[in-house]
Amino acid sequence: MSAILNKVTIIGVGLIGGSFAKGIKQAGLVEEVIGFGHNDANLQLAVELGVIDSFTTDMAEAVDGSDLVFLAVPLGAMKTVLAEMKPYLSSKTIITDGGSAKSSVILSAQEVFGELPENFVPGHPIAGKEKSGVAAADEALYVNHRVILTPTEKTALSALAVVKQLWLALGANVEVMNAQQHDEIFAATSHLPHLLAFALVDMLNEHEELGDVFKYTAGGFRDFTRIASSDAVMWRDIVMYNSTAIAKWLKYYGQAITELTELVENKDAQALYTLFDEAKKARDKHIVQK
Ligand SMILES: NC(=O)C1=CN([C@@H]2O[C@H](COP(=O)(O)OP(=O)(O)OC[C@H]3O[C@@H](n4cnc5c(N)ncnc54)[C@H](O)[C@@H]3O)[C@@H](O)[C@H]2O)C=CC1
Ligand SMILES: O=C(O)C(=O)Cc1ccc(O)cc1
Repeated sequence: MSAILNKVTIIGVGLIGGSFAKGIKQAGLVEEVIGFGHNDANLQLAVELGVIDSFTTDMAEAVDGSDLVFLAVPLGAMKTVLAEMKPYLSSKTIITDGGSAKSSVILSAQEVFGELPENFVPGHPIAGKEKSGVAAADEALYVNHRVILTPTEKTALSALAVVKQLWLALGANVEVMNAQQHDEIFAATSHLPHLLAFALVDMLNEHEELGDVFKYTAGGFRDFTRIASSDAVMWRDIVMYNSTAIAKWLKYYGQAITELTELVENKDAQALYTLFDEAKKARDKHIVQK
């Protein structure tokens, strides 16, 4: 594929930014990928792993002449980096991101720039893993995964088209929706299960009477709790920036647990069977085995 962009800047060269960078570099979509961060050793490793071509800790150098800036920092750092780059950004530079919640990033952009930039294309790849950091970056991370773009009413169609083209070239399936709908859906399908996994591991860990309980876990526990090994900063920030929707779905889940507890205490075999069977049928129908 021939290059469609000259310079792409990655702000936050970890799993998500690193995988995006490596993918677009290997696909030949860009002449030069520069990484920005605060940790020289991490950025040097990114160069050695072929994730980026070069790095800088100077924001002016990072965004100067850049065609596209990809923000891949924890949600709590999005506003800071937007404010840091603002003085050096050209109005032509496309700004996009990979944050797990979208309304908060849009609000940050609005606050930093005064009005939403035309070249701002908020996004979220629905692909990742419990490992963070550039060492886990993988150019194939996004293949056959969905990427949700949540353009604002100000987003230019031309900017949306460029961002879409990059994700498609990385093998992703791109879908467009509004940010509020995005945040509601992913509170239910992603944020809630991560919190449940953290809570389960934490609860068992604190019940000392169970002794060395993790020694006695089987595959089911492993499957259910893999995501409890995810990064604490990232997940703290997701909760901080999508708390309303997450709290709502946690409460629904709490009600479901209360109802289930009653069925268990009452040994209601018929109701338990129906609940398990309906869940199994729904999962078997909708979740394709990999
Ligand atoms: N890990 C996952 O599975 C997924 C994560 N996301 C989102 O992608 C974003 C990045 O997540 P990961 O790549 O997993 O995290 P990561 O921890 O692997 O990478 C984040 C990078 O940002 C850097 N960073 C933090 N604050 C910074 C600042 N103020 N300025 C410059 N660099 C800074 C860190 O040093 C690190 O290199 C988050 O917003 C997360 O919600 C989205 C989809 C999946
Ligand atoms: O590890 C997993 O299976 C995930 O679900 C990764 C993930 C984490 C956060 C996102 O916003 C999207 C994907």
